[in-house]
Amino acid sequence: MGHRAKNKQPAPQPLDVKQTAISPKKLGKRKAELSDDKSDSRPVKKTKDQAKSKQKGNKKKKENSEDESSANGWEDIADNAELKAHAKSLFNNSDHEESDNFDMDETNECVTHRVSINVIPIARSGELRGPVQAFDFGSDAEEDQSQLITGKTKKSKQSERPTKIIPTASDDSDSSDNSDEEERITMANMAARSKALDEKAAAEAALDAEEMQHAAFNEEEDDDFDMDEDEEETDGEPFRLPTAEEKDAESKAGGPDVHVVQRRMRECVRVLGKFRKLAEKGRSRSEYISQLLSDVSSYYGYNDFLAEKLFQLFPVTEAIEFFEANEVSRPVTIRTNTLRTRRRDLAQALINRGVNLEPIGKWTNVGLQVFESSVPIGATPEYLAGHYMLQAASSFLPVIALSPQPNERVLDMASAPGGKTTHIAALLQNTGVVFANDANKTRTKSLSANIHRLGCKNVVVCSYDGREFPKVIGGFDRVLLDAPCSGTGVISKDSSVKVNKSERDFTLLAHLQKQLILCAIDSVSPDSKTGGYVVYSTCSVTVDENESVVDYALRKRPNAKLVDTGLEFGREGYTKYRGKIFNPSLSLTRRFYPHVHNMDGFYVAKFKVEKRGKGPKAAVKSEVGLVGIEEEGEQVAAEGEIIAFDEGEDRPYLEEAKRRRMKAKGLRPPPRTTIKAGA
Ligand SMILES: C[S@@+](CC[C@H](N)C(=O)[O-])C[C@H]1O[C@@H](n2cnc3c(N)ncnc32)[C@H](O)[C@@H]1O
Repeated sequence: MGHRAKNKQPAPQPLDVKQTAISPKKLGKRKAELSDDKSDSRPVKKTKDQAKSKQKGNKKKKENSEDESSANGWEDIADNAELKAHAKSLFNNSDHEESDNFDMDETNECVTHRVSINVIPIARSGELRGPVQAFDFGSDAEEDQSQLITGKTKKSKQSERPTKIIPTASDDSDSSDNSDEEERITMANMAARSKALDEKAAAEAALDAEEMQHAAFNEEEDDDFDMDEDEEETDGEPFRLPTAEEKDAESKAGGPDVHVVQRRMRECVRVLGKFRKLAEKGRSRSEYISQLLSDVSSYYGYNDFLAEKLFQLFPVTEAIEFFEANEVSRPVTIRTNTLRTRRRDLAQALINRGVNLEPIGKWTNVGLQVFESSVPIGATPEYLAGHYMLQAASSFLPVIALSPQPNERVLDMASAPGGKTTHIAALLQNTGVVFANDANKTRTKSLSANIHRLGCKNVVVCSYDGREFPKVIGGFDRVLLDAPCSGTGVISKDSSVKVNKSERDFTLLAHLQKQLILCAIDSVSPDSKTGGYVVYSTCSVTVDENESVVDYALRKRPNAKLVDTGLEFGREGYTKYRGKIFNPSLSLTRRFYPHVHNMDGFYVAKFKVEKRGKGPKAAVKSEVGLVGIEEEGEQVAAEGEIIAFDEGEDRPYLEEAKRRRMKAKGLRPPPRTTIKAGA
C-alpha cells in the first residue's frame, strides 16, 4: 500500500498550476475558489502533528454535525467502518464471487453497490463533469409542475453548490445552472432550504478554521504542492535527483519519508515540464521519469508495472491528476427506473426522505446525483420497490450508445449484475426481448434479483461463455459487450487493482476480449431493420483492452465499421499509441476519465454491422511494425470472408509475454518458436 493510502494523507496540492494550485498563503483566494468550485479546493499537506490534531477535530465535527471532510471534498468513505458494515449486511457480497481470473467481479457495477450505500453524507465536491444540465427533473414534455425542483426557480442549496459540472475543453460547456432567481418556498422544500443555510454557515465556519490553520502552518513550513509559488521562487534552479548512495540510504532507512516523496514528485513534474531549463546537467529525461515513477508507485501504492502503464497514458502533469483522482470517491449516482416511475417523482420522494440530490447532467434524463442522505440510499422503500438502480454514471454511457429501440432483440453478452440489462429493458419499455447472459452462474443470481426488483418483463437470463455466441443464438438487432476487464477505470472503488494486475493479466484479458468482440459482432443481424449495432465497453483505461481490441475487430470483421457513439462528451479514442497505429476511425470511440469527467474511467465503441461481402473493403490494416508479433503474418479478412477466432492466433503474443516475464526474473527464455500470429 502506498503512502497516500497507508497514511490517509490529505491530498497533495495538485500539480497542475493552471487548474488547481491554491496557495495556503493566499487565504482569501482559497475561500473564493472554494465557493466557486469546492472540488478544486484541496487541503494542503500538513505536518504529522497538525494532521493528527485535524483528525481529532474532524471526529468531533462528525459527532456534532457535518463531516468537515465532506465540505472539503476529501473524505474517505471507506473509513467509515459502521457504514461499511451496513453496506455489507445489505448486499452480503452476493455479486462478488470470483469465478476465474477474467470474471471481473470487481467492476464498476459490482462495486457501485458497495460504495453507494456507504455514503452518508456524500461528497458535495463530487460533481460529474460533462455537459451541464439545466436544473430540470424531467425532459418529458408532460412534466409541468416541476417548479418545486426545477432550475429556473431553484436557488438555495443547489445554487450554493460549486458549479455542478465542469466541462473540459473538448466537452460541451454551453449551459450551467446559474440562475439567481429566488426559489419558491414550499412546505416540501422549506426544511431542505433551512438545512442548506445551516450547512452553508457550517461550511464557512469550517473554512475559516481551516484557513487559520493553514496560515499558522505556513509560517512554520512551506513544502506543499503549490507549484505556483515555487515556480517563482525556484524557476531556473535545477532540481537535483538523489544519487545512488542517497537512494541506498533511503531504502535502508525503510523507504523515503512521505514528505520527501511528495516534494520530489512535485519537483520532477516541474523539471519535466521545462526540462532544458530546469534539469540537472548530465541527467536525462528518463532518469527524472524513472524517479517520478518510483515515487508514484510508493506514494499511491501501485505495483511498478501498473504505475508505468497508467502513467504512459497521459502527459506528466495529467498523469498525476489521474492518480490523484483515483484516491477520491466518485459521486454517488442513481438511475431512475422508468418502468416504475419518473425521475421527477423519484427525486421528490427521495427529497422527502432527506436525500439531497440533483440531476446528473443534460446527457442523461434518468440520472440523479446524490449529495447526502440521512437514509441508506440502498435500502429506501423506493429502492426496494425498484424505482431506481444504484449505478455509476459512467455505466449509463454504453447503453445510451447502444440506444435500443422498442421491440428489438438485444443481447447483453456479459450482463451480471444487470445495471445495463435493466437500463436496456427500460429503454425497450418492456417490449422486445433482452438476452442477459453471463458466464458466471453465481452472478446471475444478483442479475435475476435486479431484473425482478426493477420489473423487467422482457429479459431472458442465461449463462453461457460469451464465446459460444452466436452458436447458442444469434440474429440480434443490437449486442452490448460490457467486457470483463482489468478495472483500471474503477481504482477509486477497488484499490486492489493497484497491486494485483500484472502484465500477464492484461495479455490474457485482451485475448479474451478479442474473442468476445468477434462473437458479439457475429451475433448481430446485418439485416436488422432498426439496428445492426454492437457496443463494446470496458471500465478500464488501458489501450490494450480498448483501442487494440476494437482495432483488431475491425481488421477481422470488415463488415463491421465504427460509428459515432452519440455520446455528447468524452475524449476521442487513440488512433496512435506508443508506436501502434490504429484505424483512423478509432477516433469515433470515446474515453472517460475520473480526473476529467469525475466519473469512473470508461471506454465506449459502437460498431455498425453490415452484410458480409457488402461491407467496406477490408478495414485498413494497421500500418504496424511496433504492434509486435500479434500483427506478424496476420490474417485480414477479405470481403465476404469470415475468419473465426483461432485459438492459436494469440499464441505468439502469449509466448512473448512469457519470455518477457522469464527475462524479468533473470531466467533465460527459450528461443522463439516460428509460430506467427494468425497462423
Ligand atoms: C463488467 S462486468 C459486467 C457488468 C454488467 N454489464 C452490468 O452492467 O452490470 C463483466 C462480466 O463479464 C462476465 N464474464 C467474464 N467472462 C465472460 C465470458 N467469457 N462470457 C460471458 N461473460 C463473461 C463476468 O462474470 C462479469 O459479470
